[in-house]
Amino acid sequence: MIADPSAKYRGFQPIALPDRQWPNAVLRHPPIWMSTDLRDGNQALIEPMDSERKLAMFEALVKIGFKEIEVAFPSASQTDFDFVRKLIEEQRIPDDVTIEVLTQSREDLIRRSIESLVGARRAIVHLYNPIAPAWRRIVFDTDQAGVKALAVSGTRLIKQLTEAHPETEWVLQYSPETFSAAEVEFAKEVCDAVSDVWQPTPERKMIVNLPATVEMSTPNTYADQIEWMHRHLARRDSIVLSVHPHNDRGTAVAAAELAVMAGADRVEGCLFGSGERTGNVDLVTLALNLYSQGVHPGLDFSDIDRVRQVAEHCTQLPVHPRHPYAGDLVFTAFSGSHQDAIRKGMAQQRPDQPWEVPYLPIDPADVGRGYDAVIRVNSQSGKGGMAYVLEQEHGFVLPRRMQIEFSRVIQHVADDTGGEVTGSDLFGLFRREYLDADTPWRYRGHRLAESHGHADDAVHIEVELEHAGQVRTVSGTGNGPVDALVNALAMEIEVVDYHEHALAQGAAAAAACYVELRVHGGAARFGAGVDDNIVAAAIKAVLSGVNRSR
Ligand SMILES: CC(=O)SCCNC(=O)CCNC(=O)[C@H](O)C(C)(C)COP(=O)(O)OP(=O)(O)OC[C@H]1O[C@@H](n2cnc3c(N)ncnc32)[C@H](O)[C@@H]1OP(=O)(O)O
Ligand SMILES: CC(C)C(=O)C(=O)O
Repeated sequence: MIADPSAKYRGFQPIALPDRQWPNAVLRHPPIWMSTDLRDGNQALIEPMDSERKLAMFEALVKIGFKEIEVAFPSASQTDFDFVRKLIEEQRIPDDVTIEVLTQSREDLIRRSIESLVGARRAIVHLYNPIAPAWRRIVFDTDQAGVKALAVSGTRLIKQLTEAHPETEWVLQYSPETFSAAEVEFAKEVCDAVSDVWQPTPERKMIVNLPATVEMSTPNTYADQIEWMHRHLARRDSIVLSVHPHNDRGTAVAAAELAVMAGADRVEGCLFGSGERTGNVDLVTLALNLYSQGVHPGLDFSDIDRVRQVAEHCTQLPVHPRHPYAGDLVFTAFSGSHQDAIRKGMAQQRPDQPWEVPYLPIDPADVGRGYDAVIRVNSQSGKGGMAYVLEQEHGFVLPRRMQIEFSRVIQHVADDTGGEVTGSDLFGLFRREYLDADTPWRYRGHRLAESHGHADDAVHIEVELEHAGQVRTVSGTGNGPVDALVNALAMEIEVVDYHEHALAQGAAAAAACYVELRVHGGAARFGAGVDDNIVAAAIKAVLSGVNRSR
């Protein structure tokens, strides 16, 4: 990097729009969506999609609910041309879906593009040419008049060729490519010249698409450009105003949202932000951002993992694990305080109440994700996370102080390994620490006699134990099985806390029992026991606590 970047790079000059209205707008309904996965997405792939992949992507897009899909650049390759023909000839395009193709403003390319669409019920012909100063000078060696003439001549030819096929409902889309880097007054002049030729009406609109071909500046500057065009374009009531943001600065989503606030009716982009360089705007994020505000986007991402699989198969590019809404890790918390808040939020969330789980902008279930991976445990985790996983995956609901005690064990292991402690690791450690703590005292069996409803209610217990390899029987009386056992063991044991619960639904469910004991006045320690018999579970828990207190 150079010490003074201003010697090499010029800052973007925003347009003057002091009375801009877009900051006050609120998004209350979705824009018209157009997927260009099969065109802008495809042209940026290391290996462009073959026919099988194109079809898989097309079908996935239709299933999601896209009504406008740019399917090809038919004059670019035989594969693209044949794909358009296949869709039309095999009648694969649903009645409510319109396909779109892109062409440069060159006669042979336009002719080939229209040829590819013959027989379509409805089709969008998308014409583009770059209009910004650097492209005029560097790429085309021409001036504003030359650029405008190219747009106009292309439109005239499209009009002439499409009029020869009245069986198709034709829609023109014009993109002043590199709009984001161009003078707005000139962009308007070119777009107006194109609409002069096409003569759209409110009933038969044309699409004017204003691309951020290269993202030039902060998204508010793009919003200003869009609002200016929205206010100044001729025949605005006959135009669908569209935007096509790229993500060079990483702010395409914000740019698209602000552009819709500024007057755009339609957004073009790709699933998961596929596309040239840093990609087109990500339509999944845009749609689910709307959803998270209570606005249905009109696109269905109920099975986001399936959509991701299709996209990854078709593009051969992985979706990042932290990709908004879709990444493997986006509904997962590793850190203790987040886990604690999520666990409390999940416990308090009611199905008929607005979603309010801290740190989770939407309910993972709405996009087909389970709750199992919401909390994962490593050295950054706290007791809440560990307790959540143990409960969700193995059914153990540890009392609060036991969570604190056991989380020290987990923290130790996580620090030592430096990695994740999975649900089965946690259960293994819980078993080792509590359920298998059976030396020196080990339970073998018991007999219980109790009287109930009398003044001298009491429980008498006889327990067969193994102690250092020797079988022994001890017996005692108390006001409950735990009290009777403590008396039978003839040690100084204070029972500080006691909890039990069924491990699964149903009468035959095993019981889990947790006791906190202070043995011989030492530090309080927990013990745990599991058994089909609730008294046996309690005896095992007491013995586990005694064994752990040594
Ligand atoms: C921002 C975007 O995403 S725009 C879409 C870009 N997508 C693609 O380019 C993918 C498909 N493209 C292709 O396969 C090829 O470029 C083709 C088949 C269309 C054309 O290929 P070629 O004829 O070999 O030309 P090439 O791609 O090198 O085009 C450059 C020429 O087209 C001109 N050109 C570029 N864009 C346009 C346009 N929109 N309208 C008219 N002419 C244009 C250039 O000025 C250049 O002209 P020159 O040769 O006189 O200097
Ligand atoms: C053809 C246009 C819309 C384009 O892809 C771009 O400018 O990025």
